[in-house]
Amino acid sequence: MAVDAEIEFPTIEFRSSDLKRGTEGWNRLCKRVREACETFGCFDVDAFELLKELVEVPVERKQKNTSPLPCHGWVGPSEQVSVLYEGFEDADASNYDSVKSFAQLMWPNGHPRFSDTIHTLATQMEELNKLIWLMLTDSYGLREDSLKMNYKTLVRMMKYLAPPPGEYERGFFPHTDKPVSTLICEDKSGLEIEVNDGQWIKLTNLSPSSFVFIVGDPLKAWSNRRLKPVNHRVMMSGDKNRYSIAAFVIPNEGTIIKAPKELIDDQHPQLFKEFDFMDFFLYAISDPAKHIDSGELLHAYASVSPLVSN
Ligand SMILES: O=C(O)CCC(=O)C(=O)O
Ligand SMILES: [Fe+2]
Repeated sequence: MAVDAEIEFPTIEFRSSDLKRGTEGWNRLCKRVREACETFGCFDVDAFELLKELVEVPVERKQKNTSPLPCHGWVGPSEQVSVLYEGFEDADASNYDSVKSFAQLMWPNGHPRFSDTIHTLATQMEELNKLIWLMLTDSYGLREDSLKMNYKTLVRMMKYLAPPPGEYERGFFPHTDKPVSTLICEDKSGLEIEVNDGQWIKLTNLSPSSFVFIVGDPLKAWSNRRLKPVNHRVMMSGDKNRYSIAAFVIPNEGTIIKAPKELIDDQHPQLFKEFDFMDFFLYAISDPAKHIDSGELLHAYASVSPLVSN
């Protein structure tokens, strides 16, 4: 059947201001969603189009995206990460003011559509993360508050250039995540995970509206080594650029990572000392030479016994 270029596929913006039930904006949104579902049976919430706009801002503005954390904020193409990589960051993206300030740095007159979309996406990713944590505590038969902490959702917005024709090139080096957990969405495949020692699989056919949940090193310590922080990387091939958005859980200062007592017994002796998240995070990120780490840093930092291996 011929493709009809005349028909416009519905893209609906979920503005945070419209997500309050009962408001006029909410009613308008409900109508659009219902119509899209009745007419097309599907619709698209597109944040990647906005990322394409973001990467076009002049480099002097990108450089204003700084962070008190070492190696954070805007990171341009480099040998250290990859010449194909570029990443922006909002340290508290489920907070509207933070996203608005970010947008004002990038576009002097602000960009309400960008702020609304990224804030809404971050808020939804935060909710999804909470739901997954709840599923974890439930499945271990733990109380909900066994894995509950105050945290910020740090969002990184990334672009990876297509490699030279025919090449299969590194977009992001192999590593385990140091935040507690991560959710990633991508517009094109590229994310790979290590399943066995040295065996990598590409996560293919992910839809841009699906999310990959990644267990970070602190969850391994929290679960007394039941949960596995996955070693992952980005590899680029083909002729299209790739865009991805990652939401990282960064607990507030003073948060202690500690296995609940129910996960420690004679058969499961305590494997990690309790530790302050931010101390571990700073230990792991302060030296770029440590970034290519597949979980060894957690062991060096918090293992009860030096004999515990990955
Ligand atoms: O871009 C991606 O899909 C992954 C990026 C990543 O793993 C990270 O920033 O920790
Ligand atoms: Fe990662």
